[in-house]
Amino acid sequence: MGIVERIKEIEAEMARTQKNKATEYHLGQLKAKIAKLRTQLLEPPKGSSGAGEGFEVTKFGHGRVALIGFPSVGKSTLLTMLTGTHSEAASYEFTTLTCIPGIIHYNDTKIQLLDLPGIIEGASEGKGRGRQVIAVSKSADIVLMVLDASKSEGHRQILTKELEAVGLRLNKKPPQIYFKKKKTGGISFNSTLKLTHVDEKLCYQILHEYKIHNAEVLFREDATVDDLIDVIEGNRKYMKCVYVYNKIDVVGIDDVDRLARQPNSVVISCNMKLNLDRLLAKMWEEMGLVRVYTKPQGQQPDFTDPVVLSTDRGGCTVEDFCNHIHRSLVKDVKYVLVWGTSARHYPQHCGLSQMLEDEDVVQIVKKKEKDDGGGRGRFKSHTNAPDRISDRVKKAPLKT
Ligand SMILES: Nc1nc2c(ncn2[C@@H]2O[C@H](COP(=O)(O)OP(=O)(O)OP(=O)(O)O)[C@@H](O)[C@H]2O)c(=O)[nH]1
Ligand SMILES: [K+]
Ligand SMILES: [Mg+2]
Repeated sequence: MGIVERIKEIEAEMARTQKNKATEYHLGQLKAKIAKLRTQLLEPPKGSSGAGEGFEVTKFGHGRVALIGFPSVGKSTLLTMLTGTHSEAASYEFTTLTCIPGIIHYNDTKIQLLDLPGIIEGASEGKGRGRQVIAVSKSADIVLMVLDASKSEGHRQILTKELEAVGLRLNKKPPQIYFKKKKTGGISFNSTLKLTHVDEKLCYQILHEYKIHNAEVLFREDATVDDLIDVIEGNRKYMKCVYVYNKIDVVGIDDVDRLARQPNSVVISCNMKLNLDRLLAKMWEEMGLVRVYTKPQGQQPDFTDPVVLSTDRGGCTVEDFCNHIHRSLVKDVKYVLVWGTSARHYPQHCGLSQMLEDEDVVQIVKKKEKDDGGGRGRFKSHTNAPDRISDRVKKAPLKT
């Protein structure tokens, strides 16, 4: 029997089993069995380099966004609209057969947008090009799930299930469970609060299923057995997702209104160029990129060329910023001057651990160098303060 058939069989058994206190251990075990099989399913076949084979596209720009959706929802039309790169669009399904990259220029940054073939129910089990599409999606920073506003609202759930089956977790935080395998000592099970979904016995059983007999487990939230399995598997990818309802030109205003009110959703029409700016703004917001402008001593910063940092990738401290410019820079830094929303006064003298925020301006003062920040105090000598930021800064609340 193949892996997919075994998963189906266990799913059928789960559906047959009544959910109650007496069966919860058995159901937990079945869930772990399915999770293990799904992980096996994701392992690339022997002799190939990876599940994304044939779809690799070189990373480019400050971030990567993947378009995921059923066939013919308008993914390629959207890529063409947002990037100017032509991707074939047509009224028949599976027009796109490979991964097509384009570049969005937004807020002085370059974002790589990936058009992908449509995926269908069963993609996680290898139907269509599902597995390649999903492998590429995992390499992105965020996902835009493109949906047809005129089609069933169930599509969003079906797609989410497919993505969950391959370890993607959309708009979720990693479970607050500390888990560490040990060589000896048995299993130590603890929690910092009262648990209502998982008890010690269930936890032991799940670990047993994974043949783990020595480990430390600490629940820091009232997590579920699914969360525990995610933590043990350790291969989950937590990603932001924006739900993009396209083709609102063909549905009634009430439907548009309802879809627009759903969390993390944007309604658009490629054909009528409706709301695309709102989509870009939402995408930008979810990516959480932080633009930092470098101000050379005695000069204005180059506002067209920010250093782009991200909390998800590498962090946003002054030290991360310095490392971005040059690996050996940190050891020469005496302090930095910061103008912008992260500063308590302008400019603020900061050390390496200061967290930077979007649109901050930073001047690095090296050891044995003098700053030109015009001394301390908000309005004192701003002749050398950066032009564009000083306006923003006057409006921005000062941090206390
Ligand atoms: N009414 C309407 N039709 C649209 C809109 N956007 C795209 N379409 C049409 O939808 C059809 C499918 O568009 P594609 O861009 O090829 O869709 P896709 O998701 O890339 O499709 P596959 O590559 O086959 O998965 C085309 O006929 C488009 O013209 C829209 O905003 N409104
Ligand atoms: K199509
Ligand atoms: Mg397409």
